[in-house]
Amino acid sequence: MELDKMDENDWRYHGEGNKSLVVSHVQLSKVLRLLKYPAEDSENPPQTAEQAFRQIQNIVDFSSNVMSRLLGDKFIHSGEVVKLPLEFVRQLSIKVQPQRPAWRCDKVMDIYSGCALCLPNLTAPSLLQHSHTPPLCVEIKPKCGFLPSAKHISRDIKSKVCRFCMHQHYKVSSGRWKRRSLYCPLDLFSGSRARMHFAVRQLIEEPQNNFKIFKGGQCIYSSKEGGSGDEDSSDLNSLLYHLRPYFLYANNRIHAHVSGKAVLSDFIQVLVNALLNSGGGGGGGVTTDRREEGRTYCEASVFNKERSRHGSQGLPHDSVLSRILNTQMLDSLNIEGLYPLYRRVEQHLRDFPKERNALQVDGPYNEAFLEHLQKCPAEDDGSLDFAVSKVHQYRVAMTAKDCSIMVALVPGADDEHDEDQDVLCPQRRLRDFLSSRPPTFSYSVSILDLDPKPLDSIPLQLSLDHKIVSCYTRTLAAAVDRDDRTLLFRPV
Ligand SMILES: O=P(O)(O)O[C@@H]1[C@@H](OP(=O)(O)O)[C@H](OP(=O)(O)O)[C@H](O)[C@H](OP(=O)(O)O)[C@H]1OP(=O)(O)O
Ligand SMILES: Nc1ncnc2c1ncn2[C@@H]1O[C@H](COP(=O)(O)OP(=O)(O)OP(=O)(O)O)[C@@H](O)[C@H]1O
Repeated sequence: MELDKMDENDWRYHGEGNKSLVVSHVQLSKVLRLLKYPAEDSENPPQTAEQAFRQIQNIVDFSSNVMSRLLGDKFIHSGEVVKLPLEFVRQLSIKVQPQRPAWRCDKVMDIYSGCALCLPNLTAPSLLQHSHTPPLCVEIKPKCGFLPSAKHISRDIKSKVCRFCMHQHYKVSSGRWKRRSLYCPLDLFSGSRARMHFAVRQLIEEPQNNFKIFKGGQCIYSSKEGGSGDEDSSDLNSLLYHLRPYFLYANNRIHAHVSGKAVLSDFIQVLVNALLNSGGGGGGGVTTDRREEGRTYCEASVFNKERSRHGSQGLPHDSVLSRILNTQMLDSLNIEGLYPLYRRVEQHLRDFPKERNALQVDGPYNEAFLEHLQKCPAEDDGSLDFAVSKVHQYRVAMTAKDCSIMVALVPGADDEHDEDQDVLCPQRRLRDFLSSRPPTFSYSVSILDLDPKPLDSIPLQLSLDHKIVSCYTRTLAAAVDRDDRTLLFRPV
């Protein structure tokens, strides 16, 4: 890619989140991730080109020096900052505008700095392109997978119902989504195949911004509301049409009709396998067992509670979910327990504003930053140092609660059979065919969106926490009044 000869016709709209817009190259396996600004700032960009460059360099450093050490560098692609010709960026912005979902247009793409993050295109991985079949890539934004410890929370409900499930009520009541998702992150992070299968089924049912499927780099399934702009993108029949050819070999059905239910079930099984085996097979142990703490089951989950008590072995050590969960759990105090420590830091910065750099509040995100959060004393000794460590830990945990997982799946790779990588060779395909098992896939698992969360997001988190819990308790109280059994009593 020659940066001085960039042509907007070589790039197309790929997707966007709250903070960035992503375009993909039409031939190379590359994406550019550009910053976004509030639309009202479009005439006067809120930061200079140097500041934008620093912001993106901070993202690269945070990802490569901090998050990759906690999550495992095999999952991380930190990318590099690039300087693009301004005319290219302007033309690109005009080109992608019609494809952008209306609800994301309260922000505009940064056309002033010319800076972007260049990353491998994880939905069209070049490593897997030796296969004739386009890879299927599944993107999951799993959100927070544990309940806070009762010690630090003021509302008992927070130790019973997870934040995601409570947040769903708030999102629907505030008009963010039309329907509630019945996905519960605690099911996905449980390590129990049945619960994980159930969780993925709910993600397919109501993808919102938590689930997307790409085929050969193109989004084929996502939420219709706020989705990719493709009318059919959340149509289950259209998804089955795409998936069916990948699963014809399974379960002795080569010449028979394969039901949609069976195709979906095989697809979910393959995805769950990739999530559980993503650690590369080493160790084989299970992650910290949280069952004794009673923090692994959310009372709002629709998964049968009795069944969830059995068969949960925890997540395999080193699997992508285990790594993410352990990093999320660096939030050991919950926002309520953390807030007084944030205030301690904030007060200090008000008194000594020049210490912002020394405390690495806005970076640099280097070894020293990581060390500071890893060497946090166990007890609060009233010091600034303790408060800063805890705040750093909390911000890292926030990133892990908001990241996404990309699982790339390729069926029937022709080269050498690699048991660890779960590659499908012809003998294995025959074995699967005869033994009624779903076909095996080669896969690669990555984690994306590992941006540092700013210090100012902490008070916003506290205020959102209050809103979410209040909305949920009001909904619950209204359900008691109405004797609404669907909310009060879960199916058995
Ligand atoms: O607070 P949450 O849990 O709603 O997470 C926000 C996400 O909302 P979600 O609930 O996943 O739809 C939100 O996602 P959406 O814009 O809703 O797609 C962002 O990821 C936001 O991060 P940032 O402020 O852009 O860095 C996220 O904010 P942070 O809390 O991570 O700062
Ligand atoms: N390296 C990549 N390869 C392929 N697709 C990507 C890549 N990075 C991002 N994307 C796509 O672009 C979308 C938006 O990117 P991303 O989640 O990083 O944006 P964001 O603005 O940081 O999100 P958030 O709303 O969580 O703040 C992703 O959901 C994903 O589909």
